[in-house]
Amino acid sequence: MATAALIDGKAFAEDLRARVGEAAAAFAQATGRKPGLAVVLVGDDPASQVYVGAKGKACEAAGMASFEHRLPADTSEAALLSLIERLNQDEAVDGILVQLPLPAHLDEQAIIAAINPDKDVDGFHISNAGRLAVGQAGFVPCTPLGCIMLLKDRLGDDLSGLDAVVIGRSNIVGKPMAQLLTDANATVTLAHSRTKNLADVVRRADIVVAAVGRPEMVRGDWIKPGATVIDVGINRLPPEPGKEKGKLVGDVAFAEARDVAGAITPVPGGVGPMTIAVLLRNTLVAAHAHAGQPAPGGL
Ligand SMILES: Nc1nc(=O)c2c([nH]1)NC[C@@H]1CN(c3ccc(C(=O)N[C@@H](CCC(=O)O)C(=O)O)cc3)C=[N+]21
Repeated sequence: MATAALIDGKAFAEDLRARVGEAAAAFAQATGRKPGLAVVLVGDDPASQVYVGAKGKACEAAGMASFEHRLPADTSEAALLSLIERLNQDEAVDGILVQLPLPAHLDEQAIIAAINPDKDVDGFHISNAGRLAVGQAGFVPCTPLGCIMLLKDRLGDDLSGLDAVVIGRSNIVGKPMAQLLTDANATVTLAHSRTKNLADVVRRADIVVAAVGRPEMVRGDWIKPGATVIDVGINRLPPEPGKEKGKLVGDVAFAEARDVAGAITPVPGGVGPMTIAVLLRNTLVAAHAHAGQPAPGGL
């Protein structure tokens, strides 16, 4: 089998960001203000600091306003809820993202439930989860929406007749991913840690989406020849001797899978950049709804 085509999420994300940037400029022309995203980070987890910084920069590069709120690790639930209430009321804020995971003393479900669903650009609020489940318009979580965009770009909008296996049943990736694939007419299996004979289940799949958070768990001999493989995992391996940082790898053993698959996303440079681009896209959509403007097309 020839080497798989690389699905260049980074390039796709750059293109999406450019289109969002143009639409954001038109929005600013029409309304006299930029679309605005508030990002809330509680605590000082270094990886989260990096992601939050990247989101702020991406916003500004797309002509959006970024409002960062960095709170100490011991912030009380009442203080966080009162910040969210203030952001819900703030006319300059179209989207609100509370970086997860939160410190253990904070109840994630209660915090997310406090966000106005119309500003929930992460798509984590139960109203948005429910809208996705029943086919109503709402915000879809950024990572699975980015994955379905990559899949449709490659395979077309209609996935009729294709078998898709999603590995991982999280509320943030696996479950919404299975719903989006179902909506696109794929025949979907949602596999997880209790699935029997996972390798055999994956071997049937024309589309594999791996979102388990276990480095290189999906092996090359699990992949059906020609399948399209979307690797959501971003795992940092322990550093090799003499190195400061370990290598970033996905949930798929990339070098093995590349020899079998028809197309595969790399890590880094695959799904990760799509997540941020879709966040900007969702913020732009939120801004239009908030301002009573018609939804931007083609995004
Ligand atoms: N409320 C909330 N919403 C999120 O969307 C959210 C979150 N919390 N918590 C943390 C995760 C993680 N996340 C990533 C986004 C982009 C990359 C990304 O762009 N990664 C690059 C490289 C990263 C690197 O080099 O370290 C890539 O895969 O090519 C990764 C991870 C969003 N998250």
